[in-house]
Amino acid sequence: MFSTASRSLLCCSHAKGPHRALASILTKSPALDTPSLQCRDYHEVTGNIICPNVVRGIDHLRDPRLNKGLAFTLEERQALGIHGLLAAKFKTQEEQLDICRISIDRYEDNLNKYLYLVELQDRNEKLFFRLLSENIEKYLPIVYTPTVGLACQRFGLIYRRPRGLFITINDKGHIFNILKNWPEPDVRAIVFTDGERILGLGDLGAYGMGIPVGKLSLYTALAGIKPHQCLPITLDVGTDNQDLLEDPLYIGLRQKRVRGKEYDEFIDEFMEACVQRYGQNTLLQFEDFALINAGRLLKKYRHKYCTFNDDIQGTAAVAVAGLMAAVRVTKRKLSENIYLFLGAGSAANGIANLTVAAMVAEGLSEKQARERVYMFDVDGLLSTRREGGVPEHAKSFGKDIEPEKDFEACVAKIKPSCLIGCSTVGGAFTTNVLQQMARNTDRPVIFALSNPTSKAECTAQAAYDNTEGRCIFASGSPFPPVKYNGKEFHTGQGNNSYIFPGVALGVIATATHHIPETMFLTAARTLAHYVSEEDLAIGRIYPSLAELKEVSVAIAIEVAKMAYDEGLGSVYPIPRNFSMHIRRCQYEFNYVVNLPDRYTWPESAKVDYKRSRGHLHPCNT
Ligand SMILES: NC(=O)C1=CN([C@@H]2O[C@H](COP(=O)(O)OP(=O)(O)OC[C@H]3O[C@@H](n4cnc5c(N)ncnc54)[C@H](OP(=O)(O)O)[C@@H]3O)[C@@H](O)[C@H]2O)C=CC1
Ligand SMILES: CC(=O)C(=O)O
Ligand SMILES: [Mg+2]
Repeated sequence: MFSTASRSLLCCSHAKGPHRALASILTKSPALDTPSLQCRDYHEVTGNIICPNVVRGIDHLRDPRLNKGLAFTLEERQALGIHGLLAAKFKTQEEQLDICRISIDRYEDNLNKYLYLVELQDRNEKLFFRLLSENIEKYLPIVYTPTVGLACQRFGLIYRRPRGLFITINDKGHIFNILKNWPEPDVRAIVFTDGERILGLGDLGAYGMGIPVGKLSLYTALAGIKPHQCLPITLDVGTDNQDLLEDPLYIGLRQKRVRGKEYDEFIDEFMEACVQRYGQNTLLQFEDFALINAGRLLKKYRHKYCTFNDDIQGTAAVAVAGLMAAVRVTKRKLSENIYLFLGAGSAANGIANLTVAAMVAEGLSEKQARERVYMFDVDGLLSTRREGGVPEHAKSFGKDIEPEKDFEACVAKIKPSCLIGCSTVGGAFTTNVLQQMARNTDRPVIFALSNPTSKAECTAQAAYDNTEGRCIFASGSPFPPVKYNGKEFHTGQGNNSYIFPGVALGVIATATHHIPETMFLTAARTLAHYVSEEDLAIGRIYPSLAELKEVSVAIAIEVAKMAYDEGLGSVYPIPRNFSMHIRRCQYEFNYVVNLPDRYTWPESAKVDYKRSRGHLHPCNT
């Protein structure tokens, strides 16, 4: 991913100590006291620790952060010493984007499209992120759910080049040193998993790396967080997935998961090492941890670190935003609904708790709000009377009612108006369940949030077909448009990707030191406000995916304001204009001019250079 030059060298004007001297020798120029304007701009815009003064010509083609392919101008090609290493043609970034789109369309198989995009990211980072950010509806299902799930399952086969860090349990005691091997010094956000609950696919061990990589792609593509500020990490403590332990292609530790004290000490050391290496405000996002760890680790660290659990809190915010938008259709306040969750794990508890907070904000007491929420897990309805009682993690949603193990019967008995699936059980919302929802209420809300598509509790089409087209539907993975009664509906994607990029941008831009639960309610309200009447008219309780970038910035601005209202932000002076401040922190998706600052263009070549601009150069005519 990084060239040798980019790994080891700083620009002469930014290097310190021996690096500065070395950089200065390499550029054959005296060390400068102040960075030149161009260098400073270059660092600001690209976020690179390297600058064109010190890298070798070929590195501009090999380093994905510098490479522009045929978009290097004649001036750049000559100045950087890459003239002749490229074909004569000059291309604009727009022309390159067209080629990317054509190339991807040539693949029928989504995994091949995924591989093309991985390769593009490894080759030309700006092109990759611009392509993704300008074609979200088309490529989100490739770099993210559902295709990323398949990529994780085949990770041993498709693994080519390192992206992110693998830290294993054997590294315990040395985690800080491993972090030092990461070549970027300015990391602001780390997304990490231990691979035990990858989407709804279960324990994929080290194959889970596709998830933090995919999530961080969205940090940049959707929220414009600079790629060099993002670090994906897999914590490899083994796997209990027997198939993987026997898979000759498996690339992780071939041992059962380490649990208990040793695991906890490992996570403790990891959290400490991250802030030691990158600073106290480093955002640490837990992703796809199993139920036994997710909630308790969040509780343990939420007030000590700048951290959140995306599956609990990000998911909660997106689901509550959907419920808020649905109020405009159902005309039922949040506090007038009865909620039934299939699944009582991380996502279900996160959503349920935030829904309770939203109902309390509408005027219910917490007790009254909790009474409206029911959960059903692998052992049936969460009844205090059932054998084994209610699991600790969902205690507050247990009810003193008759136990029930039949989900269909439960839907008939409890008569929920909102049915929310976070169970990892594909097809669990059967025809009978859906038809019962249509009998329960005029406009039933049905969320099939489990990912990837194969794990969704029902399809969008099934939800419409079995509720006479009266349901309000959302799913974690995308579904194609639904046709019902001669009308076409475009249902929304209730996925935490509407939330985490914006929250992360707001948190990073203000160097917030920890993230309170109320920030997710704020994010939910901001998202719900973005839903237009046009969205609702076509069956969507979320803005279109094409608006995700705008939504992320809006969430970031609200998060930033809240950070200062609550005394959590630590960027001073306090930005006067949050919108401007947020936008200033964002990545530049367009190419920037890439010339050494002491390069003097020979007089004789100036005419050629002028001709090479625009389309005047002979090669472009
Ligand atoms: N749309 C989105 O943005 C998001 C979607 N998700 C998806 O939600 C799903 C669940 O994630 P998460 O909550 O973190 O996972 P957890 O493992 O924490 O929870 C899963 C829950 O489902 C229950 N369950 C499993 N099988 C059944 C069954 N046959 N009948 C009833 N309940 C069952 C489990 O019960 P028990 O514990 O008793 O086994 C557990 O309560 C995943 O598919 C994930 O991809 C997650 C986060 C975000
Ligand atoms: C979307 C997500 O975070 C999940 O399915 O786990
Ligand atoms: Mg997740």
